[in-house]
Amino acid sequence: MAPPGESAVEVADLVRRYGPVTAVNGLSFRAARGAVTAMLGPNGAGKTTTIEICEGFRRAGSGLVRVLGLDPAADGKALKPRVGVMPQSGGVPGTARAGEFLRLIASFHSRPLDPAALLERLGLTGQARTPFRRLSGGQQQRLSLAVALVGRPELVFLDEPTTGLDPQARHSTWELVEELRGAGVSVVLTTHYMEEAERLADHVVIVDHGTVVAQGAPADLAGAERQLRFRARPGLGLDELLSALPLGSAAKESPAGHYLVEGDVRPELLATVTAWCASHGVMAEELRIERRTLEDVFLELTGRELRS
Ligand SMILES: Nc1ncnc2c1ncn2[C@@H]1O[C@H](COP(=O)(O)OP(=O)(O)OP(=O)(O)O)[C@@H](O)[C@H]1O
Repeated sequence: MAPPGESAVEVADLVRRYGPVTAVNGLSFRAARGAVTAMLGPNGAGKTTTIEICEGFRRAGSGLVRVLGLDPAADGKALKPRVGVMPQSGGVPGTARAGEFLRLIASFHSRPLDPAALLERLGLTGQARTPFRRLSGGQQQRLSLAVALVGRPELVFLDEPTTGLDPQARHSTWELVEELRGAGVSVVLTTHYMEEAERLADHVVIVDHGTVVAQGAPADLAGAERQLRFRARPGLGLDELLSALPLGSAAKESPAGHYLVEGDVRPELLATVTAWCASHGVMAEELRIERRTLEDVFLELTGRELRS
């Protein structure tokens, strides 16, 4: 058992190249024990490569990786019973029947969860005899999750656990992750859904081009700043609106007819915007004040959208 207080995962200056492609480029983060850590970034950011190095499935080029205090490249045997893995590709042979495969994995562990109860919990009881390749995408995801959890791991790696799931299945996966955290399990997941990171993670590591561009608690990353949004007819004269706003404010239209005002959003600023709209015969529809999201943070840091 690793000493209390030690990180579940520690990665420092990790580099991994595939020929000319630098997939991971000096990436560092720590995942605390008993917490949910989310690596958030667009496709190709290097999340899977990083997580697979932590899982011991790929080798680091250089840098330090410690999982539960051990080196996954050298201590795979010691880590295997303590770590659950849900790979992006499912990781279950296509012909394996859901129930049989889960029982087989359970048999490798000394104190497994009851496979039938786990299938029930994940809504897969009706599919227990179905081969993996005949399950729907969402059912395959849930079976992979069951495989990751059946050994009662101390730490689980979930690579894009809800990609492609419908909203209901996504919510039940989120509940399960919350239960794991409640039970003291450390969770490291990757996602390109900012709602997922915001909802689940104690600590978010924002990754782009193989490196960490920001990390922290979701609320700290998004900050206390507010922004004002409204819809109106396209092509409003924003330069003129801007000259009426306090210095340091910003206003933009993107996409057409969707307006965003950023800055020190106080009652006076709201009054200025609505008065300006009124004096120009503009009906500001769906006017709202909201906090920045991780999507906004990502856009600001990288100039690109997460989902791009
Ligand atoms: N085995 C490989 N051989 C060559 N290039 C690879 C290999 N695996 C990944 N890459 C490249 O490394 C980069 C990072 O890929 P990676 O899968 O780690 O990113 P990711 O953030 O997990 O993206 P996704 O969300 O699409 O899985 C990409 O440019 C990818 O094309």
